[in-house]
This record gives sequence, C-alpha cells and structure tokens, in this order.
Amino acid sequence: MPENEKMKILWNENHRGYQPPVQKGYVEAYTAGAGVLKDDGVVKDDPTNLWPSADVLPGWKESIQKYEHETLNVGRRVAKLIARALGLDDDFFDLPQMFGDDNTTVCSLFHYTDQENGSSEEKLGRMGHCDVGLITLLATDDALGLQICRDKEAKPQSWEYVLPKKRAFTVFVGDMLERLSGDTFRSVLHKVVYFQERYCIGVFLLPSYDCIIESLLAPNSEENSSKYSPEKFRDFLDFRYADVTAETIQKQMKVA
Ligand SMILES: O=C(O)CCC(=O)C(=O)O
Ligand SMILES: [Fe+2]
Repeated sequence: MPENEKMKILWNENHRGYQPPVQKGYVEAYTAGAGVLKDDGVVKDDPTNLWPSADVLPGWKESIQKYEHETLNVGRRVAKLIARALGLDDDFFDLPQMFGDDNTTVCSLFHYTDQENGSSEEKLGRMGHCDVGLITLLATDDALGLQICRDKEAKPQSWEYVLPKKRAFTVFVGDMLERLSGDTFRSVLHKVVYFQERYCIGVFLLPSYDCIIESLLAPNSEENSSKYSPEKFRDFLDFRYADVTAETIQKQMKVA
C-alpha cells in the first residue's frame, strides 16, 4: 500500500492497525482483532479494527477475517489437548471469557523489510520476548530468522533457529498458559534476527480482558503456593504495551 494509505490506519490505543517500522530497514506490521464468528458465518467485527479501504486493497478484510477464524479454530483444538493435559474439561478453553465469544485474539502480519546495509553481524528484527497469550500460531515464509531459547533461565542464553516449514505452524506457549498451568508449560523466549526480506503471520490466542489469569492447579497443591496473585488479563497485558502506544511510535518516527 502507498505510505499515505498506511498512515490512515495507524495503530490505535487498542493495538490494532498499522505499525510502521520505527527505523528504515525494520519490521512493519498490521494487526486486526478476530471479532466473533456467528453461526451464519458472518463475522461481527471487532469495532477497534482499522481496515484499509476496499478500493485500495480489495478482499483484504475478508481474507484476514477468514484466515484468523480458521487459525483460531486450529488453536482451539490445540487448547483442548492442553486442557486435557492439565486435567481440565476438554472444553474449558471454550468458555466465553477464554476463547469463546469474548476472546480478544489478534492476527498480526509482519514484514521485515530489506536491510539498508548488511554490515552488522546480527540484524535484530524483534528483541527477545515471550508472547502474552495462551498460544501463538505462526506461519512464515522460507526466510530464516526466528530463534528460540530453550532455557530462558540459563546464563548465558543459547539461541537456535526455528527452521521454516511449509504447511505447518510454529506454536509457542505464551505467558498466560505458563501462569494458568503453574509453570508446567513454560512460555517460549524467542526473537527474530534476519538478513533478508521476511514475511510472517501470527495468530495470538488472547482471552477476554476480564478473564482472570491464575494458576489452575488445585489450590492446596504445593506448586500453587501463591507465587502470583490472580490478575485480570487486561492488567496482565497492560504493562507490556506501556511503551508502544501510537504516540511513542510517532515520536520514534520523528526521530528516525
Ligand atoms: O516474526 C516472527 O517470526 C515472530 C514475531 C513475534 O515473535 C511476535 O510478533 O510476537
Ligand atoms: Fe513473539
């Protein structure tokens, strides 16, 4: 899309829309919330989404919504296996505040643009982080870039590439699952280094903002000693975004 069209859908307070690269040669992204898929197949749109005009990108909205819902359904099936592994009802994660109607799942598309100069040894596209939600389903092109650290407590940390695989998702455990499972499932520390242009699509399974994030282990179990107090997902999420509001992005862009 031309630059001026991208700017019309600049990322908002609800973290939807277009995120420009903070600097030339960095990642640009587009994020849309899933909304709710009704029984008649019509999507009730997330009102905070920012869609490009259909004249500029015909079919975009429909394609993203379809991709997002089909991928979310794959995620819900994985969530059933996770529920079973945790000794919960298979449909535990289908509750409205989990990944039923009130979920706040988003789909983000990332474009790591061509680097200006390849002189530096390692081009960091995304700093090391863990995703916040239950799980993330990533689909990537053939470009190498994604790295994981298997033991996030180890010092020094050791990083390895995740090889791109056609017709497959890379699935990450997120912080929400780590917390719910009382650290039985550990969230995956990952980052992106890259040398060439790269595309990636992630669907991040996020519950409703009011969903209580707490360990689901029996309250009297030893592992569930009150390491963390129950927290609403909104609060669990907020501090991570503290630094990436539209305002800070605009400031960074002025500097760049
Ligand atoms: O580009 C990728 O492969 C991963 C992006 C990522 O880690 C994220 O958006 O959370
Ligand atoms: Fe991530």
